[in-house]
Amino acid sequence: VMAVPAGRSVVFVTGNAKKLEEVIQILGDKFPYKLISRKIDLPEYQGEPDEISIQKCKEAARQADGPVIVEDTCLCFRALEGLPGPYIKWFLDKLKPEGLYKLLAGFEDKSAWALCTFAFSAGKEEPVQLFRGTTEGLIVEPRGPRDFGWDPCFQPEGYEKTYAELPKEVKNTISHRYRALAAMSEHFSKLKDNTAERVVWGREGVV
Ligand SMILES: O=c1[nH]c(=O)c2ncn([C@@H]3O[C@H](COP(=O)(O)OP(=O)(O)OP(=O)(O)O)[C@@H](O)[C@H]3O)c2[nH]1
Ligand SMILES: [Mg+2]
Repeated sequence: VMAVPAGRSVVFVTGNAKKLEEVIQILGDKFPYKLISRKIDLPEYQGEPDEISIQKCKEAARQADGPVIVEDTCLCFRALEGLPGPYIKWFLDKLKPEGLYKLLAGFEDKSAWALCTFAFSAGKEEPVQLFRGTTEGLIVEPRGPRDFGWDPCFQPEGYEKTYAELPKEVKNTISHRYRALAAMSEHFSKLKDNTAERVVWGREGVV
């Protein structure tokens, strides 16, 4: 993502190319560490979003054996008490955006929130830190391009267009992912001049 001195890199572990694309677009040169991506299909854990992100990050740190970031995305329907939530991947895979909309046919409340959680660990023995971002919206009949998941059926609050219909530059300034990355970037830019923290990052050699 940006040129930085040796030792200040972190591996973003994801199997999802569209996620990676957005993370790079959103971060631009704002992130004080070099981001290296690695495609590993991590297990899809069950449970509450925080617990899933912690498990996922620990497994990534174990496999990468160094500083890692992972991300987990939930799409939560209010009428369904937050489900599908972390299981949205399987719901989307089987039902497609049309079916997600139809799931709410029996409910007046079409509201939903997209939740993105970034999890960071400095290494396999280190604790996991979480950074969350939420965007409220409505589940609507799918509209717009089909290139990313459930984007066609999620209309963010305050907009007449779905995520899929909105220009990328707009989605990337209001999205769940943008908000979570903003929280993470803010945290790390505060630390960037802290020598003690650099020692932690320096354990990883630049790949
Ligand atoms: O329309 C979308 N707009 C988004 O902004 C977005 N972010 C994630 N997703 C999809 O929601 C599920 C999350 O599951 P998920 O977090 O486990 O991701 P994943 O398994 O694809 O990748 P990863 O776990 O290897 O990082 C997967 O189906 C993703 O494709 C999105 N769909
Ligand atoms: Mg996954």
